[in-house]
Amino acid sequence: MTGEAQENDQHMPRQVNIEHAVRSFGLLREYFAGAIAVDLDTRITWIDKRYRELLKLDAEFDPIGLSVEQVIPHSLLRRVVQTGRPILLDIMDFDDRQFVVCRIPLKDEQGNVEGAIGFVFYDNVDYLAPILDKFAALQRQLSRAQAALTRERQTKYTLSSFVGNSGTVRELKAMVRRFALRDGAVLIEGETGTGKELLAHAMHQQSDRAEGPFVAVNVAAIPEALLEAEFFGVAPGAFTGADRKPRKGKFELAHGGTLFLDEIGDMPAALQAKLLRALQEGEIEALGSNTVKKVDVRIIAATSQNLSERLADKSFRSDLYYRIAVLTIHVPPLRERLDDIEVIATTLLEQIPGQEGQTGWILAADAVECLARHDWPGNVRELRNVLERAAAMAPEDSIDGALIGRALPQLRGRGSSTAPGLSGRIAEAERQALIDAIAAANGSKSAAARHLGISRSQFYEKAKRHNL
Ligand SMILES: Nc1ncnc2c1ncn2[C@@H]1O[C@H](COP(=O)(O)OP(=O)(O)OP(=O)(O)O)[C@@H](O)[C@H]1O
Repeated sequence: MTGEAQENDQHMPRQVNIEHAVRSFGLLREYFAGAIAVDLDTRITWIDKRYRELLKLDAEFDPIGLSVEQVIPHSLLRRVVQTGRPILLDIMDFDDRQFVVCRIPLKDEQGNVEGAIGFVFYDNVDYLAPILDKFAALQRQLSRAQAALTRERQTKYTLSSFVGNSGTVRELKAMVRRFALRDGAVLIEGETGTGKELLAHAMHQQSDRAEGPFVAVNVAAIPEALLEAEFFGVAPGAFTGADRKPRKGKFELAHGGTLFLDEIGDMPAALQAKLLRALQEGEIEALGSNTVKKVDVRIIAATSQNLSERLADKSFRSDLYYRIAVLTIHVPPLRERLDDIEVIATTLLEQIPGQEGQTGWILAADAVECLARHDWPGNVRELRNVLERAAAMAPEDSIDGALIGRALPQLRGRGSSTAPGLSGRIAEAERQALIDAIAAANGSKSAAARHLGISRSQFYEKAKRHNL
């Protein structure tokens, strides 16, 4: 027998089988809107006229012999052929429509799979309507949630959002650009409000991971007991009781992108060990799970504490430090780049809404001088707050030195005959207590919180409110 004859011979029974199968389904014809058959290689061997019309195929177009996915991209007939198992009811996307489909393997007498057949049911079948409606509603919900998540995870800032032209800032930006292209962990050091998070966003956005997610976690702001779940997630059935739902951790959410760990110095010792392991192995284990998952995440950590002191007193692990401080960036405090204060203030004022009909704020020269005399412990965040206060007090569109003087925290109330009311005094006392506790704890927020008898997250929230 020639090779060709042999091939035809092998082909014959298969073809006969498919036709036989289609004939056997003839009875069902009135219940379905189209059918298609494929061979063992998932190439189309037959398609009925109604399915062609449903797919809007041109009259001259011949799909026979093509891979099924070339004609129906979301077809799962390949899976049916590979597994030999049917998919009896499914909803398949085709362009912007959904088809209710049924897929069945075709087998020879010995039970060997030799192809598959797929049916599309009429979408006006009454009993399918509730399923289709539910599916469509869920799909709408899902796409809204996905769009919101993508918006949330996209980088909010680019390098140009970090305002400043001084030599220091130009060098800083050059360093961020260089580091962005390397994939190692980065540690950004700098006082609170200097723009560390903004730079982390910018670095992600400049890196090869820009298309991936940017996920930020503020270690100091999350209660200690919840940190592990927040980082590594919760496996299904890990807890009984209220919090039973499985949840992805920030590590997994950042897969393919960047995980920004703010205030890493506040990480409790037990979690430091787990984080180190995750970084070394490139895998994580969710709470209550006994399997590990591979993750591909770039870490950018930030700290406003002096981590070398924390290394010395052993409250921060040196092996973790060297793992995350592969590349380090120091962001200088605002008082060391006063050349930039005018351009930063002007940019921030552009973001503060003016009064009705006003085109923009004018920053007077004596206001800039006044700003340059302040030492800005809360850095750019504090500058923004002061400008917002000054703008709220401004009788017109100009902000002058006197207004800034009134808006600056330590000058507020000075020279005024009225003493602050009770709430002002309580706030002042609270601020002082926080300052004393931070000083006594050498900058460690966890220790300061313990000293004051409040939780770390409460402490963090208060410190932020007082611009500390
Ligand atoms: N150079 C800058 N130009 C413009 N805006 C800035 C600049 N630096 C900081 N900001 C703004 O100041 C605010 C504080 O910045 P950011 O949150 O990045 O600081 P941080 O160092 O991460 O603070 P923390 O340590 O308290 O988390 C943000 O609103 C940010 O947009």
